[in-house]
Amino acid sequence: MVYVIKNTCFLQILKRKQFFKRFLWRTYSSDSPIQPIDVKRIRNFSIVAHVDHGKSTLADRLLEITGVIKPGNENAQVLDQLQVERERGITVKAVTASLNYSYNNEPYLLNLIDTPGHVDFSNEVVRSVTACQGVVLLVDANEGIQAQTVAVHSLAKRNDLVILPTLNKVDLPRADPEKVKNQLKSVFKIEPSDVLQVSAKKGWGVEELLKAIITRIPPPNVDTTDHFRAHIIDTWHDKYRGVLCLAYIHSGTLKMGQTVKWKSDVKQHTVKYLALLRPSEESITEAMAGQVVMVGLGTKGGGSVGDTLLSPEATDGKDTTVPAVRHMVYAGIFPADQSQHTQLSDSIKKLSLNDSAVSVAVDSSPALGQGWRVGFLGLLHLDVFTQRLLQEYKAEAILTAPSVPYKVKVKGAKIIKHYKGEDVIVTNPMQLPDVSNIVEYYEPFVIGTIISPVEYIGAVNTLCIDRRGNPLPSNAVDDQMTMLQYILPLSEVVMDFHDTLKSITSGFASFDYQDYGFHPSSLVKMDILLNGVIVDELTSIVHISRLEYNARTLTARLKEMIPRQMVQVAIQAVVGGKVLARETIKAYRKDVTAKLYGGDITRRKKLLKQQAEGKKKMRSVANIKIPRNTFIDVLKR
Ligand SMILES: Nc1nc2c(ncn2[C@@H]2O[C@H](COP(=O)(O)OP(=O)(O)OP(=O)(O)O)[C@@H](O)[C@H]2O)c(=O)[nH]1
Repeated sequence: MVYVIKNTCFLQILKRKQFFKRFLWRTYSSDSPIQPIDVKRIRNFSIVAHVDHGKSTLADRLLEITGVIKPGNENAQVLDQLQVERERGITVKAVTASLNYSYNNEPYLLNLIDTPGHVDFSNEVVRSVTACQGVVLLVDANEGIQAQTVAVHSLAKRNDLVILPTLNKVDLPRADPEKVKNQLKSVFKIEPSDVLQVSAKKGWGVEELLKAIITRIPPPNVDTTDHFRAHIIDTWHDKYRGVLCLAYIHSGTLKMGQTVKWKSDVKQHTVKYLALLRPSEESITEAMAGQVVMVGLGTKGGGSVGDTLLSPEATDGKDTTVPAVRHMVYAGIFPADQSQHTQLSDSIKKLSLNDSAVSVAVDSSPALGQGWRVGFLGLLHLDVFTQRLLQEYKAEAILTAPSVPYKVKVKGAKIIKHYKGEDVIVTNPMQLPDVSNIVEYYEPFVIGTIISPVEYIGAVNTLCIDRRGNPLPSNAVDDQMTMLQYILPLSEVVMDFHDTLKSITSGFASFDYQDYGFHPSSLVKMDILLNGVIVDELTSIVHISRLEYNARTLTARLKEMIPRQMVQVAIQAVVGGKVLARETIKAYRKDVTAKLYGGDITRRKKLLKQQAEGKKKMRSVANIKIPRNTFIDVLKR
């Protein structure tokens, strides 16, 4: 049995205040009005859709109908709580809400997981669905099937989830439900009679959807009598309570004060916080298999996404199903000033607990000092991460140009031993093994799905081929839209592919990609030399077909960015000892105070001080002073 608190109004008033959350836990855990519920009456589901098809708005309506929020605000977006989510109008974090709903006079507990729509946050979707038995596949009745609808549909299929196809925005005058139903039939073989219709904004059809969630999605198939075992689908950091985890309980029960352990560790911990998220916390004393709950083990308890929480008696049976994350882009993060290193380190640590999709490794550069090499799921993810660092942790950071990871196969027993294997993943071109030891280079590829109006197919094909794409068979969505698929190098996709696609199709095409792994590729290491000396930070890994272009543009940009010096500067782009491009910066004698000789002494001192400050921000290579920004900006497209 699970105990559910009935009264939610009081909690609503106090939600999101850390102090009150702690207070509430103490009061409610002892004498709250609680009501038992059977596992058969639990439904775990997620809303999945293409970006902007209305997931968060539908979630708001579900919260209203189940009494969590007051009706009347069409645009509340209650689950989008982060400042960055509200500013950008996108969901970044998956959020859970446990809802009470009565159907045929029986109480049900519906665990809704609101997921992000943007491709960069698809790992949040992938993680969320591991706790679900069904999904509401939401499709805009005006826009129809988009690239990400295809991606989330195949994710739901792969996870054997029940799919509730649902058309949203049927209130719009241009909505064409019949046309979109036909699209669903031709692309996914979904029968039109199975498709639900709602207007999340107006609340139309939402009661019917709730009924369908109860009648069509099965309850979780779990063993309540076995030892306790749960997998962690999300974590976040609380100033006072340490790491808090969102856990899906696979078997047994979990009680306040119970002893538990992590699968990855022998140390035992006590359950200090146990709550349902509605989405504000409501403390409970006990939870059981099939539920999605918040668990906290105190400041020293720890917890990370993908880990398993067990009762000490549980043997290491079935494994968790949280899939590993693959990082698509890496960038260096450095403090704006080395004195802020500790503060930035602390902020990155805390934010990466909340955003477990990032990978963080220590990095250093002669020009930028001590910092970190951070792996992201894409450029939007990178942007959001740095924005959150600034907004939520007040930590300002410098970011280097992002690059994709590469793989190389190395030879020689000593080298293989050094790299602990033949295959080496290179997340920073600076750390590429010596080219004489490299047998083969591999590049990451993706399968890109594009849904475009038929009149733009020619332009889209040209773009994909220009980006070194290989076409896969295409599919008609209907007589106006086509689905194209291409195998594309990730390096050609992450930077500006989406923007270019949008501009050549007047914003009508949509794009999504899935990982296609590493494949052999004709790559080379290109060095940049200043007066014959290699500048490590400017090394890049380039495809042969892009070599000449990159060599020319990089040297030309450097010529613009490096100020004239006392000596002549030769900038060379070199591959395997061969110079591909060269630029020269003429010598220039600079004396900032020359014009002031005989002038005011304080003015002279001020100028000399400014000059000295400027010099501190320079990195010196072969006696050439390079401004720090050069390393950050020159590799950006
Ligand atoms: N007319 C109309 N507009 C809707 C409806 N549902 C959502 N919208 C609007 O569509 C826009 C996107 O809605 P969201 O709920 O933010 O979409 P989302 O899928 O959560 O977006 P992401 O979280 O970024 O993926 C908002 O401007 C909503 O007001 C609807 O039923 N009718």
